[in-house]
Amino acid sequence: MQTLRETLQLFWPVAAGFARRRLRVALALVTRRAVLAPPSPRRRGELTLEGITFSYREACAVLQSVSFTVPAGKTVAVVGLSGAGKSSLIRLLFRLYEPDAGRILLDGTPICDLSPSALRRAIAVVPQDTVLFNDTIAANIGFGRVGASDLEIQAAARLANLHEFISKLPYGYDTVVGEHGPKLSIGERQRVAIARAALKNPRIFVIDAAMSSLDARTEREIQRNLLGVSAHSTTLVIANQRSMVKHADRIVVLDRHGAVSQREELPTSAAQG
Ligand SMILES: Nc1ncnc2c1ncn2[C@@H]1O[C@H](COP(=O)(O)OP(=O)(O)OP(=O)(O)O)[C@@H](O)[C@H]1O
Repeated sequence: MQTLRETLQLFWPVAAGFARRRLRVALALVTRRAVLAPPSPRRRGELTLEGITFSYREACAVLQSVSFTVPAGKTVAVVGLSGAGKSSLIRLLFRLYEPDAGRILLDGTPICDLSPSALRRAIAVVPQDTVLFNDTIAANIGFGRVGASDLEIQAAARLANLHEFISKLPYGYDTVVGEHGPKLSIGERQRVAIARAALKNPRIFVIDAAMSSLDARTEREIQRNLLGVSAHSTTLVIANQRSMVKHADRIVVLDRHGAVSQREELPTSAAQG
């Protein structure tokens, strides 16, 4: 009967050869992957709407053949009367609804091909009205990016001009806000939204800037904060005030003619109009 040692000696060359072959195949795969893998994507943020037609109900188009591009790093303002479909555009961007025709592309990729988490990571929205959770103000800002450190949260708060206000709260960043804590004004809530968006550092900022409920001074301050935070990012501003629009590189006007059509203006002509 063969001893264990003899058995091993017999099978060792076969086993070693097999292991060597496996190693070679694995190395070849890794090398090929390294060569074929696309370089890590550059931060761009070009947003394109191609012939977007959309209706909530049949035969009642809200948006009709809307096409425009927000080039990477630029700001485009979308303006229009109440009911023109501005908010609907944002809903389509987040895929809360699908267009009846046309498509939306992010850096050339149709957003319907992106995973929900990839889409959420890429776009941050500063809404008209910000929802606050019954939690600390730090957690409310940190909601912008799970896992953000205290220092990052504070940096975002500074960018949104909120740090000084938070420092004066009874427990600073640990103060619970929302239903069971101090109520924040609309302006302060909007700053929380700006800080959240800044923390996310998205490829695209969407700013729903219909701030009719703010007084002129707060509105100006908020606009300054928004412009500071989104200065180097692609920004889509949904606006109904000239002051936001005048900072845009381009303006898209949604008109209401039963259905909605679209025209583009230069910022200067819109600011004068
Ligand atoms: N969930 C919905 N179901 C059906 N119709 C809707 C829905 N949401 C909006 N609409 C209709 O779609 C049209 C466009 O609405 P949308 O909210 O996009 O306009 P808007 O330009 O953002 O208006 P505002 O400036 O007043 O916020 C309106 O006629 C509105 O009544």
